[in-house]
Amino acid sequence: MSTLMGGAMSVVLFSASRSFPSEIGGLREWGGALLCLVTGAVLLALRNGPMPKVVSMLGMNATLLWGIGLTLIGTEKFYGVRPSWRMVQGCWGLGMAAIAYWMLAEPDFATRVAIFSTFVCACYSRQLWLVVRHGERQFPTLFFGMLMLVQTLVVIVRGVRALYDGGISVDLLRPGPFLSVYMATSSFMVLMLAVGFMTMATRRLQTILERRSTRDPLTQVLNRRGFADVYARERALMQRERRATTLLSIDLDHFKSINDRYGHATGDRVLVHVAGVIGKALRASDQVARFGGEEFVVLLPDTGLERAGNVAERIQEVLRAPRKDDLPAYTASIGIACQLNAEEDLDGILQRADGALYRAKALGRNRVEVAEPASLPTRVALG
Ligand SMILES: Nc1nc2c(ncn2[C@@H]2O[C@H](COP(=O)(O)OP(=O)(O)OP(=O)(O)O)[C@@H](O)[C@H]2O)c(=O)[nH]1
Repeated sequence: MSTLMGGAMSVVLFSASRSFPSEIGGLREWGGALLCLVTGAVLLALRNGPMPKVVSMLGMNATLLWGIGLTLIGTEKFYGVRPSWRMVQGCWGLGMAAIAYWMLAEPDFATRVAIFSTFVCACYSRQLWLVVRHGERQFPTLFFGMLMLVQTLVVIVRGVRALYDGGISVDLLRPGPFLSVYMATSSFMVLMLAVGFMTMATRRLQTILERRSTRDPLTQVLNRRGFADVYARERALMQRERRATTLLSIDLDHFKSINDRYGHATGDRVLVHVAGVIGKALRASDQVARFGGEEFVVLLPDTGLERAGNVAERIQEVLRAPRKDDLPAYTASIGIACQLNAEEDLDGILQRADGALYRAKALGRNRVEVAEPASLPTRVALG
């Protein structure tokens, strides 16, 4: 039953591979892997059926090994690692040739199990390594990593037992306690693998969608919505810790003429450049956002006017300095507003920062202006 559900999940993965964003790689391979694992299980079930046993057993080994190889390729693609197709194809070919030899020419079940287990162990342990190296600290990754660990241990035990007792205790065609446990975990594992693949993919999808809804696609800094979330968290901290927060409103000067003279594509590159310059002038806890057009807003938590002024000057210095790239020269005007009271909201502080910015524009551009404090009771001192 769980094998069949694993098969159904392969259809889900195939359709997800068509509809999910292309940043989520490996879904097709995972879907193919499940299909192969299910086919392998069906061939095992049909070993006493109409097909010659040797055909069904060779077919079962071929599809299971290929399916397990595909899980590895899928996981590599999922983590953006170059897929090791050649290695998997080569090992699969060699493994199948060896299994066929020890099945047809010199029948030796224990050796066949050892070969099978080595291939599976290599594929799953590599995936475990990928999860440890690249996996995010989230439940789906932990779940998938545990699956890989359990699978690796199960095949190691099976391979070692096969070599120890000549394969008697692990023969899939001979009923026994180990066989029951092995068959149960294997078919359950197909379903668990399907669940693992799907939860990893949907968690990645959630991260991408969250990122898309809170980031500006051109510069990759926060957009207005992302900034509002960050500001709300900062405002809560302000309320608790009574600390100052400062906002910079940054607007490029005569940006329209850059677009008109050099083209929209160059204008876009200028915007990306500005976002980089601003980002480099900030600490890790500071946040930058693009509010559309050529306007950027910076949140400087736990910062008074003095440091904010230094940050603004540093940004302007870098923008003014002669550059080695091919971008046109440009400058920016900056308005600064310091918030000392959590009762002021985002609209309030933005309005004051924008007011200072317009004054900087009116006074000739390429300068920094500071907004008057909000007309609300002051609770903390400037730092
Ligand atoms: N390349 C590019 N241009 C944009 C983008 N968004 C808005 N713009 C352009 O930004 C320009 C903004 O022009 P204005 O609002 O007149 O501002 P300005 O020319 O910088 O003048 P001042 O702000 O008064 O110094 C317009 O030409 C918009 O088309 C964008 O994503 N990419």
